[in-house]
Amino acid sequence: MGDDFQSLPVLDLSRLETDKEALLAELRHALIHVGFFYIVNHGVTKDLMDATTSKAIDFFDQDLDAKLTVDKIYSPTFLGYSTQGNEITKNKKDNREQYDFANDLPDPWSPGKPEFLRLTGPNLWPADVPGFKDTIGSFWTAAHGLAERLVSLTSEALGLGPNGLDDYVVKGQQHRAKLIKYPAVDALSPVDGTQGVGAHRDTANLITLLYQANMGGLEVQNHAGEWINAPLKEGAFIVNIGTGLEYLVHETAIATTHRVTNPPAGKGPRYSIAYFHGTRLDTVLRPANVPDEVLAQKPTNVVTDTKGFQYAQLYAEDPGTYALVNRMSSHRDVAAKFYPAVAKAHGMDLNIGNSGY
Ligand SMILES: O=C(O)CCC(=O)C(=O)O
Ligand SMILES: [Fe+2]
Repeated sequence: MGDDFQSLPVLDLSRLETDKEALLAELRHALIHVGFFYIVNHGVTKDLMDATTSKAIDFFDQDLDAKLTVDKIYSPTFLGYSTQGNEITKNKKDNREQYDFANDLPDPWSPGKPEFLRLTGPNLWPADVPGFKDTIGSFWTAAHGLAERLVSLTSEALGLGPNGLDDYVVKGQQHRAKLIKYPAVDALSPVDGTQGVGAHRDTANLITLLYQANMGGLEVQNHAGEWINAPLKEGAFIVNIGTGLEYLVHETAIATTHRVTNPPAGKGPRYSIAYFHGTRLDTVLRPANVPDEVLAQKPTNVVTDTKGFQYAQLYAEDPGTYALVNRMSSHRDVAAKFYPAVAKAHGMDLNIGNSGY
């Protein structure tokens, strides 16, 4: 066994009322040295998460034709359904189906305005899943509220005060989320392999909230390079850091590499739900003034399978275009339909697979 983390820390948010300073110290350690942690007593009810899981299952249980009526190909905002095996990570197919959604906002773009404005827009709601929109909307609202609390605590834990990260997010902006289904290997053909999602870091967001609905399967790479299981913890969310926060706090919160392997034969599909709290897209982003005593705690020698991230040089100067080209890279079919000129300007080949990470 290596000398880096062998399990993810568990943070109990109810301790905010009793011993906040100790909780903030644990959070600081988790941010700087792990990049992943469970949270319990977070205030999002098990009933809401059970209801959300049940709507996810209802959605994915529909016929393929019904799911294709809300395919991402109809959304310049890259919201809606992606079929099994539609995305590639590390040159291998990801064996998962996904439904992307967000807070429902109108499309603010019109010809002549910057193209990245089209990353904001309405959901593609399925017509035949009763109660889907209400339940999924309630989940989004709860996850958004929790993410705002966690960003404020993160800011405090890194010595920036509770509002130190506020200017990186616009109130009312769009934040994306998704429902994910990973088939068990006996529902796949042998050529599909067992990659649910390949090794990656979450790109450009501040934090991710992840809910493993019915089984584990997430693996996190510790900073010695070993893969650590993150088992299902009943009712808990897993929080991880995106490359956006990592950049904005001078790598004192670390965007750790992770992956998912498809469930073993006989286990049935795995469902997970992810919420990505983003940064603003409309202005240049400069890192915050993290105090020296926090900067001094930064780890050295972090081993990862995933170096850098695509188009990273664009992120600070033009986060909107950065976010757009990243989405386009993951969904080149959508890019070919709505953004051929942007693809050309950034030298993106639209005739190869959908590779984002
Ligand atoms: O499904 C999971 O547990 C992880 C998903 C994930 O890492 C992602 O979609 O970025
Ligand atoms: Fe991820």
